[in-house]
Amino acid sequence: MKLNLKLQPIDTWLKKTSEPLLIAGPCSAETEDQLLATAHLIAKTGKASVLRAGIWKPRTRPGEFEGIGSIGLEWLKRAKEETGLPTAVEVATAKHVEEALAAGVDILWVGARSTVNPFTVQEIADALKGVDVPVLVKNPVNPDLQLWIGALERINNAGITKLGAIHRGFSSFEKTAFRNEPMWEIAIQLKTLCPELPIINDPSHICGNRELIPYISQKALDMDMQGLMIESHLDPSVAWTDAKQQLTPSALSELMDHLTLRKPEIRDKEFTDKLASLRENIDKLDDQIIQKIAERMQVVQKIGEYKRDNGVTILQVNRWDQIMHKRSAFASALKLDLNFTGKFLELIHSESIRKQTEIMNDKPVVEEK
Ligand SMILES: O=C(O)C(=O)C[C@]1(C(=O)O)C=C[C@@H](O)C=C1
Repeated sequence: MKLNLKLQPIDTWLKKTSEPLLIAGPCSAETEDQLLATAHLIAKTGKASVLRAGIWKPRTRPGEFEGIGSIGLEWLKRAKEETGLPTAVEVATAKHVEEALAAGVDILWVGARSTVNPFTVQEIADALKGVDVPVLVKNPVNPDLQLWIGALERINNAGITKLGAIHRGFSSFEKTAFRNEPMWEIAIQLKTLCPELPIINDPSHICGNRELIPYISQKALDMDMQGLMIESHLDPSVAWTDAKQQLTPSALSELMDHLTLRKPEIRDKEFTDKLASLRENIDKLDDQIIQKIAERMQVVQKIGEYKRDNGVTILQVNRWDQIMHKRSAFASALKLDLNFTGKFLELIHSESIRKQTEIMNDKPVVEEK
């Protein structure tokens, strides 16, 4: 399945002043002075192509700072006049769209908390009908590719062809090093379904702290993302929102200097020949892996039938524990990553269980994720 979106290439609607594309600015517009000073410092780096600022902020709990509101749009207008940087804001209602457009905002984005709600996305899409403005759609808070696609389709169906996605990571119950798990595979799936759709990475929201931003920014570029959206504040220590994840404009500039830009492909014959020969090896090895997995599943089938005929349970926890330990030690000796090996073995075990459940029930099982 391919995703059919009517799109205009990003370089026709977003002028890049520097590589890679950078959208930068404070998490929230707080005061006119804060916004203007930050905008000037960002413009001075010469590395940002767009100035972002949150005007309306969706907060988890009431009583937190919910954004400065419409007055901030005036400040943003002034920042644009003074720095020449086009501007971008998040919109979550039809009223936000109308006000942002009336104030001459150049790019709108739909936030993660809006993307989860088709009613909200449709309201935004309806407000955009007949308007020619670029729109970026953040991934939904939860790891649901269909919701992300649905939001992109709704905006696209409203006639918006200057369209892009923003990968800001996904909320997870497990506490990890990241504020929002990157789950790159979801962004990769979107890219696979629609290679023409630009995806901009948002390291600030993925990381939730300054320290990890360089790592995620570099990884995003290596995942062939089309740009970065990074929060920057003239003095993050006093920021009203997301203080821990904002960078000063000079730290942002330094970060950009240290990123390595790589190309998705090169046309050099020697390089392509060598790559093709290495890929031939991969093709052969992948076939062998699949062949071996199929053989293993045939044995699993036999064991399943044997256990069924003798009234023995599918799960054999001691045997499984033994397999995990032995295989992990073997894999580790071969320098394979333990985390990867564990996930791979668990995947195989759950397939064995699925297969044997089918055998015990004598019919296909209900598909579980
Ligand atoms: O050894 C068994 O009893 C099996 O059914 C095989 C197998 C496996 O895939 O290795 C599958 C399920 C059990 O929990 C343990 C091991």
